[in-house]
Amino acid sequence: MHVVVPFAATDPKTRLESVLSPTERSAFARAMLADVLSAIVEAGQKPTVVSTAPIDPAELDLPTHVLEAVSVAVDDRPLTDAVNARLPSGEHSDHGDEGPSEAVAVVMADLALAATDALEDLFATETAVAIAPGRGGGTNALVVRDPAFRVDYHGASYLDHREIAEEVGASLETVDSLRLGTDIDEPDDLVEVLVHGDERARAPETLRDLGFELERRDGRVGVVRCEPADRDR
Ligand SMILES: Nc1nc2c(ncn2[C@@H]2O[C@H](COP(=O)(O)OP(=O)(O)OP(=O)(O)O)[C@@H](O)[C@H]2O)c(=O)[nH]1
Ligand SMILES: C[C@H](OP(=O)(O)O)C(=O)O
Repeated sequence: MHVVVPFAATDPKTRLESVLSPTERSAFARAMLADVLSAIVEAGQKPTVVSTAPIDPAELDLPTHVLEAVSVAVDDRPLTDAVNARLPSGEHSDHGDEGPSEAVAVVMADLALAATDALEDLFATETAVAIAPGRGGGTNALVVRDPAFRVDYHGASYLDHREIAEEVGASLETVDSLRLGTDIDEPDDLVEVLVHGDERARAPETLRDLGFELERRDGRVGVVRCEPADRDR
């Protein structure tokens, strides 16, 4: 199976700009990418990062066996076009690019909780299309085995992808997973990283290093960011 990880390398995670500076957003986006790549490699796959600009995987601080399994393709087309160019090709294809004939998985780089067993379950599906939706209706991860299927990201893309699968007569399975269903887009999502993130993962470590910690208030839990002076006490 080909596994593609789209990555917006320049000015990523703009919806977090109220809580993270541009440099911090870049570091956090790369930390999530590193966690996603590690989980994919542990699931036995060799991911290709489809990045909007050149990135050096050696700078992601990956274990050697993960680094050796990762490749990068630079593609500055919009997300939907860059992904469609890599889906299985066939006689129904209406674009000029030649995709592979085998199954292709697309796993977003902002799935900070991505875990190997959840990815193995996704990769083991047998339907023509399998989707792990995100909260809010996005398409966090999917597997495409039907050359007639094409993606159309943004908005409630999960619903759009269900419709597209139906239009082309592709069987579809929805994979219900907290670990694949949690993409980190908005400040409120950061709590998920600190509550559910693996102790050894890069994304929670990056947030903790930036001073974020859990705060329980009014019977709920949120995140607060401590000033460096407070952290040293
Ligand atoms: N290759 C490629 N990847 C993209 C592009 N836009 C977003 N991505 C990636 O697709 C996934 C989902 O995108 P978003 O959640 O919108 O991430 P983002 O663009 O960094 O965040 P926002 O700026 O807040 O929209 C993430 O893995 C992004 O890195 C693009 O134009 N090309
Ligand atoms: C790319 C987009 O991601 P979101 O904006 O939902 O994170 C989608 O899943 O269609």
